[in-house]
Amino acid sequence: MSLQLKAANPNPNENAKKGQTIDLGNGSEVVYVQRFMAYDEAWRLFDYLDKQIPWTRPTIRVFGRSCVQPRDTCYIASAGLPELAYSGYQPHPYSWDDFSPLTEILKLVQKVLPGSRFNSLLLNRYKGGNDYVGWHADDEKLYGSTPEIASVSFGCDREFVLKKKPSKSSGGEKRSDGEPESKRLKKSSDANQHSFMLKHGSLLVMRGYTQRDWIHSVPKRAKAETTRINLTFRLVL
Ligand SMILES: O=C(O)CCC(=O)C(=O)O
Ligand SMILES: [Fe+2]
Repeated sequence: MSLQLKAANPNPNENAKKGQTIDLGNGSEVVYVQRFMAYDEAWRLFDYLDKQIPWTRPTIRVFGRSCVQPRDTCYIASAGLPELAYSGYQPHPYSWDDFSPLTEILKLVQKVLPGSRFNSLLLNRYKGGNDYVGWHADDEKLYGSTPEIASVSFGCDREFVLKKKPSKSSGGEKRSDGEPESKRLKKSSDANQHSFMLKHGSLLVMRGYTQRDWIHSVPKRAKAETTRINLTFRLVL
């Protein structure tokens, strides 16, 4: 965890409910609300999602190779939106109307983020620690240049890692003359990587230029034995 994060609010209880904002710099920002949803309510929703969502595990293409996506997925979108495609896969868009609890969750997200709008939802189910999502940015054109993505997590706690993309201009990090290399590396890794343990019932929001300048992943974790379900709300323009 970064120093900024610890310093954001001296009262951890207040942080858990109201959320903490992490300024990633250059117009990128992340907000984490650990207790976004009541614990029991979140378990009720987990059971619903686990049983009622038409999960699939599609074949996708990564670096020209076909492979089975290492997690289950489902896509919900409002009618009439341009179709989403990623890794050579075009998910069938299900309707919000058939899954009313999803609309309830969306309403709660919009209550916490007044002024934000979302019209599509990508669901992921990780059936244990071998399931994961590799490094990527959600920078598809249909989301525009500064997408806001609201991510709600249920079930098993999993680590979510954000890593700065290497800067295009000067072949990497800025020089810091006169400092020992060990210190320099430490400093750059603190600022260029942030990790969050995404808790059951939590909300994580990525906004600004986060998708342009950063990549994120949920790595494999041998110790994560149980299922995690994650919902990412997005706005297709
Ligand atoms: O499961 C998560 O927390 C992240 C999922 C994700 O990055 C995505 O669906 O694009
Ligand atoms: Fe993502």
